[in-house]
Amino acid sequence: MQGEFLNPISNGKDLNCMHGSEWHMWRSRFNPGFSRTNIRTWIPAIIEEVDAFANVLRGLSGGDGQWGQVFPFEQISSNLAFDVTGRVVLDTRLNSQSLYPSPFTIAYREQLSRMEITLSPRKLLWRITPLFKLIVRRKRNLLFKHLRPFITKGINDASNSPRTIIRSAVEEYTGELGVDGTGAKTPDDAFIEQVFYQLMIFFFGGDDALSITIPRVFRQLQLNPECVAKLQAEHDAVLGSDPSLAAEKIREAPHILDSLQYTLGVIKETLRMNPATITIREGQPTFNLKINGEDKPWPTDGFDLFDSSITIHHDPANFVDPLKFMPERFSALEGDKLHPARNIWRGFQLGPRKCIGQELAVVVLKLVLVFTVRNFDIEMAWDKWDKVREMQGLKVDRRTVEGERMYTTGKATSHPKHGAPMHVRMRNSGKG
Ligand code: HEM
Repeated sequence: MQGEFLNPISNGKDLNCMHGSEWHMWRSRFNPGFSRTNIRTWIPAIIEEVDAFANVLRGLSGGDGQWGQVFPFEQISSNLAFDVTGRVVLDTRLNSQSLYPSPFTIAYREQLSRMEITLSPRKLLWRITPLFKLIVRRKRNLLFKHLRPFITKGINDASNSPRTIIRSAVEEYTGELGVDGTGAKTPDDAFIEQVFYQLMIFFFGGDDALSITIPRVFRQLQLNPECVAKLQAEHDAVLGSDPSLAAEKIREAPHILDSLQYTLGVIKETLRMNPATITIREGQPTFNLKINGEDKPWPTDGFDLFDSSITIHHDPANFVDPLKFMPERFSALEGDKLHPARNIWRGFQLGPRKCIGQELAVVVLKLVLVFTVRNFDIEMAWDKWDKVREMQGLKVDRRTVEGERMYTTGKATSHPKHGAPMHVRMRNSGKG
């Protein structure tokens, strides 16, 4: 089902869909590019993109400390995620956060609209038509045309600039490449195509999970204002009390981000309460399950195993007061009742198939918090949203789940309801 869902962007031939030795080979090629050391070299570029994000927020605030208009926070988060991926993977600015997004951003977003898991008979019938398949294939080929020059450039790039994800993957592969008469490395077409599919899953993984998580962080902060004060205190202590100097300080010493332990706790606690993705693994003849306290083994062969991180994260046997937002859990020392047991937090999953983009995601989320919590108030704005929908003649849906309007919904992955309608005001300018 995963391959079918991802087909419009990666033809089902990406890391997420691969298994066994094929997966292992590609994962090993890309791991170095996503390593902490390599991602650190990209921090100045990521800062530029997060700065653009903060400018978008400034533009959407009401000015003079007033609340601005309501807007779907997920959309601006997705634009940021896409631009960050563009920098780290392609070393280019995709300008998705600007008025004039790159043609690649536009084509990719259009193709995304063809991806959804549905039970609608009308849509299912449309999808098996030759016309739908032709449209999907043509658009995927168009996306390939956009990315191909970046891939071939990455293959022959010998500059001293930070290593893109493409370049580091190629360095792993270089030994196998032929060399043409001019001494340039000759990229193999099959290799280029396969790299393209992997890049597409990186764009998808980054865009999807980050755009889900960023609004959730701000929702948790709205519900827990004491955590905002603690975040601000940590940023003042580590980065200095003038927020406008933070970017320069981080550029000069990117490892300073490692000192933001409470900020990391806020990110991990948000992912504990609202994991962004799910994990399903194919059962194996050699893998049996044992239930605690029982001797009998349960075979898994022929079954799909659902490793439900949300269930694990919400179990009081694993996390004290699981429904309480407590970032302190992640700095509690061993022996403290808040200290989580080893391997019990699965925000990015565990083991060899854990998220390849974890280091990148954490850097982005930390920078988003550094650039916002001392400068803006960010809150849900459902009343304004309902009015806007009424004025547009659209249905107003006030349903809640466990008292929360921003519940999880989505056509395949877990998105916040209505894209998380929020509004923003500037801090420190005389709040209205
Ligand atoms: C808050 C941000 C993110 C979260 C919470 C997240 C979470 C996860 C999780 C839980 C998995 C494992 C899924 C499974 O068990 O099947 C995963 C896999 C993956 N993620 Fe992320 N992710 C995030 C950001 C990113 C970014 C920024 C990228 C790339 C730019 C990325 C690329 C991938 C890929 C390619 C896989 C599949 C890895 C494999 O199967 O080898 N993710 N992610």
